[in-house]
Amino acid sequence: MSLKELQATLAAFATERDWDNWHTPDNLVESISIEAAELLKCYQWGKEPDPQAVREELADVLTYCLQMARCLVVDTAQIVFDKLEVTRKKYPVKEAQESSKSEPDAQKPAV
Ligand SMILES: Nc1ccn([C@H]2C[C@H](O)[C@@H](COP(=O)(O)OP(=O)(O)OP(=O)(O)O)O2)c(=O)n1
Repeated sequence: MSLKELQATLAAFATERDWDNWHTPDNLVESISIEAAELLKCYQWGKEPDPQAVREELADVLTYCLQMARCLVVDTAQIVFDKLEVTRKKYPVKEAQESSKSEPDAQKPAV
């Protein structure tokens, strides 16, 4: 399923529940922040996160992000790609590699 198809599916889900009037930019950005806090809670006190809970909270964050992008009528893939171009210039490969040597190894749990 493409990003646009996923956004259309989410829009239909909201429309059939009469939620469209609630899906305003301010409500959606609040919801992104609330769900991000719920995702953070999975890791609270250094506990071992429940992988299913992490997947669900991450899905909630992404869902509200996709809904907000649609609400603002912006092309989701394009804005991410455009920002990546900005970030590429901000962090040239050689400099980023050098600074990364002084940072602790990133842990990448498989969830
Ligand atoms: N007006 C709404 C309400 C919910 N959702 C969708 C987006 C999220 O994917 C999911 C969030 O549902 P909940 O608000 O029930 O949040 P949780 O699943 O985190 O439940 P809880 O807060 O009880 O843990 O529902 C939505 O699109 N629009």
